[in-house]
Amino acid sequence: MSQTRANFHTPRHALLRAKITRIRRQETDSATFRRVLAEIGAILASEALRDLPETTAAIETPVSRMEAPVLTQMEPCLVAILRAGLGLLEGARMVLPDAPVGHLGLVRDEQTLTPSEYVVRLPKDLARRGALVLDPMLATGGSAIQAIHRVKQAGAKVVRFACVVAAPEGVAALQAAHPDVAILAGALDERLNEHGYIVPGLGDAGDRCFGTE
Ligand SMILES: O=P(O)(O)OC[C@H]1O[C@H](OP(=O)(O)OP(=O)(O)O)[C@H](O)[C@@H]1O
Ligand SMILES: O=c1cc[nH]c(=O)[nH]1
Ligand SMILES: [Mg+2]
Repeated sequence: MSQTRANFHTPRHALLRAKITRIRRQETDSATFRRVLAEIGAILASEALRDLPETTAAIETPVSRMEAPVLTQMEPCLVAILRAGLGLLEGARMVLPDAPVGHLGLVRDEQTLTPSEYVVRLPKDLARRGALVLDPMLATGGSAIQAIHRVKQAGAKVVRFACVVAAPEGVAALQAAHPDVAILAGALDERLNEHGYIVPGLGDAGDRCFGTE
């Protein structure tokens, strides 16, 4: 079943769910994890942007003329939250090859679970394009909240957030902090554990993606 609450959506998509199961499995090695995470990134980016405004243009196919659908605006910027967001970004860029890319380096303190920022590199035309922020994990929500704050500070007026696995706690925190931001999650899990990890989740996405466990 797909679930939709205010500004929160999990798509009903069998292929997406099967790929998420693949990266949840603890026996999945880092190379496979990274490849499947990229495939998930392509699906999530397509789903998150499925309602981009369109119009038609007259084109010629090898066979005839036709009025064919085209986008009315430039592709939105993609913003990856490092490190794990880089895995999703790879696939999102396959479906949005012309989108500029921003990088936000954030890491959670393992004790306080508070994110600290170590890189901010954002494109200049965020105000005109809007942004799709990518991170596989929405746990306490602290990293996504801070990242979206930065993206808005840089001028973005329309912001969407896509993740692979979300905890209810993170969804609630993000909705409270940024009620205007549409959240797309591949799966909504049960809860956070005492270490701030999503249960059942998939472990540490950054470590699994980059082989640093
Ligand atoms: O919702 P939160 O409680 O903020 O947790 C989610 C964040 O934690 C992970 O990053 P991490 O800090 O482990 O950095 P990494 O990607 O470099 O491993 C994950 O990729 C998110 O960015
Ligand atoms: O479960 C979690 C929570 C935060 N960050 C991760 O990578 N995994
Ligand atoms: Mg990590």
